[in-house]
Order: sequence, then structure tokens, then C-alpha cells
Amino acid sequence: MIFMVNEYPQVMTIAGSDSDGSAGMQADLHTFFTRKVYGISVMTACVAGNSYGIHASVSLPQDFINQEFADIAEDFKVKATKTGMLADSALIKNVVENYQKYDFGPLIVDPVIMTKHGNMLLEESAFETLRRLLVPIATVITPNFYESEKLTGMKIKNDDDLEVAAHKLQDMGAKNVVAKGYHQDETQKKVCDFVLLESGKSFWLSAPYHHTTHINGTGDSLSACIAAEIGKEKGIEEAIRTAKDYVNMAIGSEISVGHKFGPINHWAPNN
Ligand SMILES: Nc1ncnc2c1ncn2[C@@H]1O[C@H](COP(=O)(O)OP(=O)(O)OP(=O)(O)O)[C@@H](O)[C@H]1O
Ligand SMILES: Cc1ncc(COP(=O)(O)O)c(N)n1
Repeated sequence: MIFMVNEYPQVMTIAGSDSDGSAGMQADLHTFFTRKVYGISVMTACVAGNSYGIHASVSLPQDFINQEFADIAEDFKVKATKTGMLADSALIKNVVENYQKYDFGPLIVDPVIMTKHGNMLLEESAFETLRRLLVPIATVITPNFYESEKLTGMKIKNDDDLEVAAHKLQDMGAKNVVAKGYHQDETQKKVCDFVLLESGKSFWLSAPYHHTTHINGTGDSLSACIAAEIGKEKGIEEAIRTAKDYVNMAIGSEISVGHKFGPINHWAPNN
């Protein structure tokens, strides 16, 4: 009998756990699994919640996080890494130090500040640390509308402003920017994200607006999918386009989980 050894790229998420499984590290790992990469995780914080909202959160001790990084570096070959919830300034500094100490591949930064239901996942005092330490080392940064405003200090009122914000983020050091567009207006027909690549090339990614309450973890899954594709050695532009299609298909197909705001369907893009 011939025993087959399968190779899957190893991709890492540095993020918070969300107990309801719809967002945070769980959404990243669902995405890694369905994109056929092996998911490795550095857990930074734990959030207790369900489809009604978040009810408590704790950060993990720095020494424990250091040990997670050391154990992963000792044993694995990480091809790409993404960040999610980093909770506070000390944690951002710790993550940046560890990322720079080891070889964990290109870095996709999802600059998580607040959930789409209004819960803060990053202390306000840490915004400056995010700007100063994490944005400059991002291979790709994927801010949502609100995060683009907070990181650039701009008030974004229209598409032109979003383009200016993306250029500002690139000036701050992020190589490639996916500035996600506004999607809180029930009457809108499309959701459009602006992409600015390291080469200077830019374009809009547009998809139909889905009227659904199952949109938890959209941003986590988009950035995780970009990391997965880069881990498979796809080019940055292809990785971003694949991720947008992946998330769009996952939002467009509901699964019955929870009673209020549910997860996207990570299986849908593979059907
Ligand atoms: N209702 C929707 N219909 C279609 N596309 C959507 C919808 N909501 C979000 N998206 C898309 O999902 C992707 C993730 O964007 P989003 O702005 O939701 O990220 P986020 O706010 O960071 O997410 P998270 O809440 O997980 O942190 C984007 O490409 C966005 O256009
Ligand atoms: C640990 C963690 N990280 C990120 C999110 C973003 O979630 P949402 O999709 O609800 O905005 C979350 N709810 N929990």
C-alpha cells in the first residue's frame, strides 16, 4: 500500500477567539479550512458572546502569547500571517516584536477596532500604536470604513475620500490597501471596496449588496482568505480578488445558526 503524504501550506492567524464561532479566530480557521490551507493560531484574547452580541472579553497574558509564538516558530513553516483582534497597545507591541523576531511570511493586517454591532475590540489609547507599529509592516491592510477613518483621521463621505484614505494608509507604510466601502445602508444596491496595490495600480471591487443579518465575520474571513491565497503563493491582486468573491458567496448563502446576527456560510464558495 502506498501511503500518501499531503502538503498543505501553513497559514497563521493572530487573533481573538469569539465563542459564538461566527467571527474572530473561528472565522479565520473556517476560512483556512475551506481554502485548503492548514491553520495555525496565536490566540490573543477571548470574547464571550453569541448572536445577540458580545458580553465579556479578556486578554491573554503576554508570557503565554510569547510561548505560543516560540512554539509555532520552533516547529512550523508559516507561509503567511494575518492579525485580527489585538485588544490594547501592549498586545500590539508584543505581536509586532514576535512577528519581527521570527519568519512568518507576508503580514495581512485586519485592523480590528470595533465589531459591526458597536462593541469596541481595541482600546482607544491603542489607535496610535496601531498606526505607528502595525500599519508600516503590513503587506496588505484591510480596514473597514470606520477603521479607515480612525487610522487616517479623515471623515470619509464618498468614494473619492475612500481613495484618498487608501493613499494615506500607503503613505503610512502599508504596501497594499483594501479599503472596504460603506455597507450599512439598506437601500444600497452594491458594496464597493477600493484596492490600491504596491505598484500604484488601483481598482474598485464591486459586489451586490446582500440583505441579510448573517454578516458576522465578513472582515475576518476576507483577510483570512487573502492570507490563505498568499500562503498558496498566489499574487497579491489575485489573492484579493479571490477573497472578495469568496466572502461575497459566503454572505449570499445563509446558514441557520443563532437567533439574531449570524455567521456567513463558509461552505458556500466550495459548493
Ligand atoms: N451586506 C453585505 N453585502 C455584500 N457584501 C458585504 C456586506 N457586508 C459586508 N460585505 C463585504 O464583506 C467584506 C468585509 O467587509 P466589512 O466592511 O464587513 O468588514 P469588517 O467590518 O471589517 O468586518 P468584521 O465585522 O468582520 O470586522 C467587504 O468586501 C464588504 O464589501
Ligand atoms: C474576537 C473577535 N474578532 C473580531 C470580531 C469582528 O466581528 P464582527 O464581524 O461582528 O464585526 C469579533 N466579533 N470577535
